[in-house]
Amino acid sequence: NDKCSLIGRWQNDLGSEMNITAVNNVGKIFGTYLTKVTSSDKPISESPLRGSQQMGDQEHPTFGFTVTWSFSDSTTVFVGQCFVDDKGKETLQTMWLLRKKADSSQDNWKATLVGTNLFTRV
Ligand SMILES: CC(=O)N1C(=O)N[C@@H]2[C@H](CCCCC(=O)O)SC[C@@H]21
Repeated sequence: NDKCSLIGRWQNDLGSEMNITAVNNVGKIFGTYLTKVTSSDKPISESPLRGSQQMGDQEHPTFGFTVTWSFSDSTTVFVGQCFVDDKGKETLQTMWLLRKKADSSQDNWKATLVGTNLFTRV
């Protein structure tokens, strides 16, 4: 049974890098995220990520985590699952919601972006 551990360094097609430093015995995820892209005009810096994964099925666990961006007032949540292909290559198939800070509730309608993203090990 090929386990799919989230621990380690991952990258996506945008060039963003994620480093999952720990998953504790109850599935809490700890790490950092260095995005390669941003819609804010501030300089990009490493940001903390926190979340949890299912600990039942260790083979292809589902997970979710939040990145609280350290350089902008926005937040992104990721949800997804870890898969291993027949060659043992691990991938994280995810969807994300980026909530940008709206100046007023009138701007609320345009404040959430959604996307899909694939991570592979660095
Ligand atoms: C995985 C993926 O698609 N993304 C990624 O790696 N970086 C961008 C966004 C970065 C937001 C930075 C903070 C801001 O711009 O306010 S989160 C979704 C997207």
